[in-house]
Amino acid sequence: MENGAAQPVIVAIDGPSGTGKSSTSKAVAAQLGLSYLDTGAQYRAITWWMVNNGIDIEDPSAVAAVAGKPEIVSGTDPKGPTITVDGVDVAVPIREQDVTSKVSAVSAVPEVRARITELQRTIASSAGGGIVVEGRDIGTTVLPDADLKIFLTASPEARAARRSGELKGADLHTTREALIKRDAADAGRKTSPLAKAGDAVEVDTTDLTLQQVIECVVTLVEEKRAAK
Ligand SMILES: Nc1ncnc2c1ncn2[C@@H]1O[C@H](COP(=O)(O)OP(=O)(O)O)[C@@H](O)[C@H]1O
Ligand SMILES: Nc1ccn([C@H]2C[C@H](O)[C@@H](COP(=O)(O)OP(=O)(O)O)O2)c(=O)n1
Repeated sequence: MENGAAQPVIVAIDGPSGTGKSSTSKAVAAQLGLSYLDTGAQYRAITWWMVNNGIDIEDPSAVAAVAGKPEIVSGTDPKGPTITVDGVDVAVPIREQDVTSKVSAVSAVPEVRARITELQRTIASSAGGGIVVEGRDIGTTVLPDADLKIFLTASPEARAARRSGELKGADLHTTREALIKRDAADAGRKTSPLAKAGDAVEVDTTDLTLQQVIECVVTLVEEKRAAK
């Protein structure tokens, strides 16, 4: 661009748990002055609401019937992302084990996905300067016209080691098994499963530091911006 102003750019980052989506997306967005949306946090938030309201999450029709009820609001500043449900800050409780173990079942319900997908598209289209959106189906379903699509991968061992490093004292084997189970549920569901878009750039982060992954994605975004 001749006047040097950065072009708005929409970046989709997908991949399984522990591949570095959140850390990479936040850092890239902060570095490039973009907004940031953690779509996993939205699925966690609606799951938290279901649990808190006594909804039987094993019953998809019960989940579907109330999918439109909670008001979920995401703050998209990469330096301080926020998430509220009906005005309550749920950033901490949505990371608890109970929500983690139930989120795949809730997010497999088509009515939940339709509701959250609509929210995500509204947020992305109103982010004036551009946005990094991370999740499982962003490049395939939510934003199929994104300027850049990245699919992060890493070995189950590396991902489990990263996750158990976060969950103080968590057993590596148990963490690995839980993570593989959640991946299988997310990749195996009928409605917009975890999948790499045909035009996504795959980055295997197993042997890369977080800083290397961030640099790689920043370079890819800058190349896209320059070509716009
Ligand atoms: N390339 C990497 N090397 C080592 N640790 C990493 C790397 N990428 C991310 N991490 C760490 O792994 C953990 C999970 O990363 P996160 O970004 O939450 O992954 P995801 O959003 O894909 O589940 C975090 O503690 C993060 O700091
Ligand atoms: N776009 C998305 C994002 C997340 N989900 C679901 C499936 C995931 O297991 C959960 C939680 O996602 P989250 O990104 O918070 O998961 P991790 O950080 O990898 O533990 O939400 C989804 O179905 N679609």
